[in-house]
Amino acid sequence: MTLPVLELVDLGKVYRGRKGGVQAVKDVSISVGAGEVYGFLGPNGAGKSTTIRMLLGLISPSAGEIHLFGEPLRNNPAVLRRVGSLVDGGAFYPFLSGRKNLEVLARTHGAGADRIDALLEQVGLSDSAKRRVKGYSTGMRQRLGVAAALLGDPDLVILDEPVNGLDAAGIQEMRLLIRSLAADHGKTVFLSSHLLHEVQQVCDRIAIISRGEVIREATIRDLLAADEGLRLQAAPLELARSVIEERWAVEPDGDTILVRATQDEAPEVVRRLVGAGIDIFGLTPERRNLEEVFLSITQEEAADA
Ligand SMILES: Nc1ncnc2c1ncn2[C@@H]1O[C@H](COP(=O)(O)OP(=O)(O)OP(=O)(O)O)[C@@H](O)[C@H]1O
Repeated sequence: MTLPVLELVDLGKVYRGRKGGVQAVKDVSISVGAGEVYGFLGPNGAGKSTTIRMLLGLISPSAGEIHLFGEPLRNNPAVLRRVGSLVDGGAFYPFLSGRKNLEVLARTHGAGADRIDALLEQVGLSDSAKRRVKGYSTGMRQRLGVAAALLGDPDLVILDEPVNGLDAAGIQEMRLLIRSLAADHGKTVFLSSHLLHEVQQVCDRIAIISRGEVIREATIRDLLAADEGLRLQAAPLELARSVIEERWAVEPDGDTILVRATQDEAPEVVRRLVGAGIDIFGLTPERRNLEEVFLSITQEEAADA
């Protein structure tokens, strides 16, 4: 088995202040494999930025371990050479062109000067490379930020809220760019977001973080599949319900029932109902999107608290 590119083990952070401590991150353990696009998903204040700052070595953890490419980050900043990041949308000189900004960064970092044209092409900014960043849209700035993150040809790209503040077209461009980083350039991508819809479309796997703790980790596929169901309209409904309940969980909802069965099981649902003399008026697959799943998870959490 290949080593994970990124591994967090029982990671924790307490911010100490005059009035005591704030536990911003607690017992976070996740591992990200090579070539994955991994989403770190949670509402505002959940601890996403704190985690990202720790794994970029900007602040130190209060507990736990960070391993990058199988090596501990602690006392080993050299391992960060293989990491590129976009945090806070990237900071650029507004009166310099996109190209000049990348040249300045390449000089500061001592890497990437020879790759600037290719990077501008990769992020779709070749035509605007000579324009001042001042006139760039938010989406263009974010994409320039991604180009900057790629200057050192990193194996792991960390993007903090990469689609924040973008319009629909900008989101679409960023989504394609992120997917292509993994698919065409072999990068591993770790991104944070509070925009569930975006994460659903761009990530292979996600961790949902709430109040500093990971409350669920799953592939997008599994997460959605777990919440699949079949919406049934039948008569008599009560009889249908008791027949279904012999085999599957049900959620009655007005004059329909949500059967917690997969689409593959639909024929069997039908057979059982027809066998019991029940009339079926409709049976449609229903899939909650990640947003609803996420809301139900965070609401369950809040209710438990
Ligand atoms: N420097 C700091 N000092 C004290 N508390 C902090 C500091 N930075 C963050 N926090 C607190 O830690 C918790 C997690 O914040 P963090 O910024 O990591 O969350 P987030 O998920 O990135 O949210 P957002 O999307 O709003 O930035 C919050 O309660 C926040 O108020």
